[in-house]
Amino acid sequence: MAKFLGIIDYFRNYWKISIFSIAMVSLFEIVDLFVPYAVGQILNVLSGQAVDRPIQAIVTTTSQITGFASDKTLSLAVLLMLVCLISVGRAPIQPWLGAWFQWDTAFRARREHAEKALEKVLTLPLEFYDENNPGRVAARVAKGLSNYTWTYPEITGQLLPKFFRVVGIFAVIWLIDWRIALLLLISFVSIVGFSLTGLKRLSDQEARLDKYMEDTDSRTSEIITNIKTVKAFATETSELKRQRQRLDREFKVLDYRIHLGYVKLGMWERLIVQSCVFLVLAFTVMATVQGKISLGHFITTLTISSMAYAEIEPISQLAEVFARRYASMVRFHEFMQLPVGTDASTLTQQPEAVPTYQFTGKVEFSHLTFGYNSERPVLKDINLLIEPYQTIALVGRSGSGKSTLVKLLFRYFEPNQGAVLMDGQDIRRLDVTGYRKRLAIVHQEVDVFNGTLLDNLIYGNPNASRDHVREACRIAQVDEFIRQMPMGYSTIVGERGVRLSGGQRQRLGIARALIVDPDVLIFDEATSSLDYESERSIQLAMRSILGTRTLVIIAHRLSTIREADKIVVLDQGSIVEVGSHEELVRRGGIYQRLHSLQETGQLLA
Ligand SMILES: Nc1ncnc2c1ncn2[C@@H]1O[C@H](COP(=O)(O)OP(=O)(O)OP(=O)(O)O)[C@@H](O)[C@H]1O
Repeated sequence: MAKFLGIIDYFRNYWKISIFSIAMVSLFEIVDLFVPYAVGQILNVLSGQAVDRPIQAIVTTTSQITGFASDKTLSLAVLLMLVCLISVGRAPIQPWLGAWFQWDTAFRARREHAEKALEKVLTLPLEFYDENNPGRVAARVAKGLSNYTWTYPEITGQLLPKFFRVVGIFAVIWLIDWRIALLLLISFVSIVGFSLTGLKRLSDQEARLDKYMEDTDSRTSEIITNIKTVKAFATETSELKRQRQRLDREFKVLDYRIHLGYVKLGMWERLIVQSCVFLVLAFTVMATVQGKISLGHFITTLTISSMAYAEIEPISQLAEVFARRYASMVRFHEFMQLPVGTDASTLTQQPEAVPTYQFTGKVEFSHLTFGYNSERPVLKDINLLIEPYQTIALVGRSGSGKSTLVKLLFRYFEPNQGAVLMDGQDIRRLDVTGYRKRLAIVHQEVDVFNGTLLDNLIYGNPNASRDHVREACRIAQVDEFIRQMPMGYSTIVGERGVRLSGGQRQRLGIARALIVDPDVLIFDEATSSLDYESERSIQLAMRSILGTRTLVIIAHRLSTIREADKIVVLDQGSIVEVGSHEELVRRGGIYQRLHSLQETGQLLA
């Protein structure tokens, strides 16, 4: 029930218009029942039987107003006028009530929730993306949104009004003969109960199918993202085989459980409906023969009860479609309920409310302990002071915790113990958006967005002046390859920067970080894709920024960090050595061993 309410909550902002449109469409569906009723009355007039009292009252009033005699002709004229008014008069209004409001609401809700889903994507903590790949997340959001959009008009414009129409039919028959109405009611309750039980079972299978489909989509998306690796390792056949197994698994659930289930459900529903139609026919004939109901009522009862049974099929089809989509709507709802990260306020606050900080760049890690899983600390009691404008290098074996330290500096994660201080203030007390705007990082893999080179360069600072951009490009040696590009700064780089080489992407990343003019600049293996010559020339150029801001450099190639003021060696999450290059080489510890290995290619004991 909570899940169902969660789904309804999607349309919370539109409840007034929803109730209005459902009520109006239902009213029209009920008013429509007057036509078979009037036909029955016409038959009574033609066969010389009396018409019902309300109709007779209308005929008498018409006679008084117009002066025509209250006879057979006037009765027929009045009945025909009423039929015309209801069937022709409502024709131009119905599409507006039946279609416009339903789709308008569905599209408005889609716009609202597509935006909210994007907000969610932007504010979920990084851990979420460690466990869920882009294909899985995108598929869940897209499927959920489209299912809500298609389902709403079907439920509010068709399923509910049809349900109310059946209630109206029941009321009309009750007025004619309560026993027939009771028979109708019992048959309806049994059919609906039977269908709902079947649909519940099938909806569980749908949820299973959705999960399987997400797994398949997620792997397909991974294959596309990693297509170069797939081709390089010639694993196309094994990827295809694995996906084929997944598709087979999906097919079995889809065909043998779900589809077969719906067919069986439909078979039983039809059998029950036809038996009920027959019973109502038999009852009505008996009632007419016994003189309990008139010939007109006999026709009316048969016509509208068959109308009621005729509604069963579309109602069950709509319920079936709803059941098919229910699971993905629930999954979308669950996605929207996921807890957001600490930086969620970024989207809710007004740009002018974001404080503008200016730091000297004094960074302190104080008794910092952290683990992705709190039982297994990745960083243990880290104490490190980085003075303003200092350049410090973090080195250590792979997995020693260097990148994690930087993630904590960016406040992607909260420490389990201790704190990160910027200019003496705990960063948890600072506004996370304003704080992050004063940092910049260049990763080993530089993310590039589809667009021009310039768009990518000014991504973090769209208001940067031309001169500022040029200067950053000069330092990062981007200007060198921009000159060779056909359209210069306006060259389109392609999705994920596929039209750039690895080294060019890294240089772009360095320039992009410099354009932000940060107080603390972090290089996470930022020159690893560069050839020795490019790396060396960037190092020379970068000398111009040494001492202008705090620099944190994570490097495996120790040759790149000799000039750092301080080299910090991490091992298994702890700081084991701190000093300048010469000091650490002299000390003969881990750094000395790593250094010798790189210089001579030999591992010291
Ligand atoms: N998102 C994560 N979830 C769980 N564990 C993680 C996550 N990221 C890193 N780790 C683990 O934390 C430890 C430190 O990883 P980290 O990336 O900080 O090391 P590193 O020194 O930067 O390594 P490298 O030099 O190879 O980049 C490793 O054992 C790693 O497996």
